[in-house]
Amino acid sequence: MSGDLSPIDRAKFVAAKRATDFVDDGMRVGLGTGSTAAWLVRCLGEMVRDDGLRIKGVPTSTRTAELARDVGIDVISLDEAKWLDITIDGADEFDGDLNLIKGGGGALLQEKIVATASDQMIVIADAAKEVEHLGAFPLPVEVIPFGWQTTQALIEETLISMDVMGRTSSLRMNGQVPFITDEGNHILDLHLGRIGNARQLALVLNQMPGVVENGLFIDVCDIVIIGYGSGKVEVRDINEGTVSSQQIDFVENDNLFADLAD
Ligand SMILES: O=C[C@H](O)[C@H](O)[C@H](O)COP(=O)(O)O
Repeated sequence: MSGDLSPIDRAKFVAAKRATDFVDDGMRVGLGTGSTAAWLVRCLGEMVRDDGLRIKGVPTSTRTAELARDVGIDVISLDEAKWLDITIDGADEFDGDLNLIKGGGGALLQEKIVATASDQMIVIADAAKEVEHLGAFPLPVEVIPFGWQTTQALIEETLISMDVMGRTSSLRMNGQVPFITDEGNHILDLHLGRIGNARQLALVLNQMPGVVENGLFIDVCDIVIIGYGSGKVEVRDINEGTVSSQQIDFVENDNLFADLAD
């Protein structure tokens, strides 16, 4: 069964599987969104069912909430949890300082709120997500639908004076209609190429009227767990650098792969 998975899915799976080592009984856990975070939710679901793990999960999107309930995780809202022990989520890019671009799936707003309300944030990612400079992945910016074209023009004008290569942006679409986030907003994807000063750009974007949040996560992530198609998985800590490297056995986890195929 595991042999049916692509190398990229194997990499995502091993990162997610390793991240479950950081989840203890009784924890309130922020559950990220996206294909890598979905692996985590499935792995945690298996631990809830088979090992009696008791956790409360706070999902970062309606998609994740549905999946978490499906696999048997006790789902609560952030307001019920108030504060979280840990959040585990995917990312579109991460750099050497563990700063991130997120929001490829449009869930950046809830993801940032949840991650920021956590003692610890762990990113799980395949090795292709690592970059020297953030920005090759288009930077998602969540904007209010009212006057979005004016907001877009303001953003593009501001980018001219910033340390970025590209200055164009596009409205994210869902087929023929604009993509709508869980909060009822639109997403503008900024095609920047390379962001020089990500910290400054994140602040400037959030000061603009019409902008709700941007996909730059600066000083939010504590640990990145990097998965490889070979089954190798590496844990990188913001303070200590690479702290462990190990191999995850695909055969042992065949039941999870079988779930995926169902
Ligand atoms: O809005 C989506 C999230 O930020 C995802 O965590 C991010 O796009 C990574 O997704 P994936 O794990 O599918 O590459």
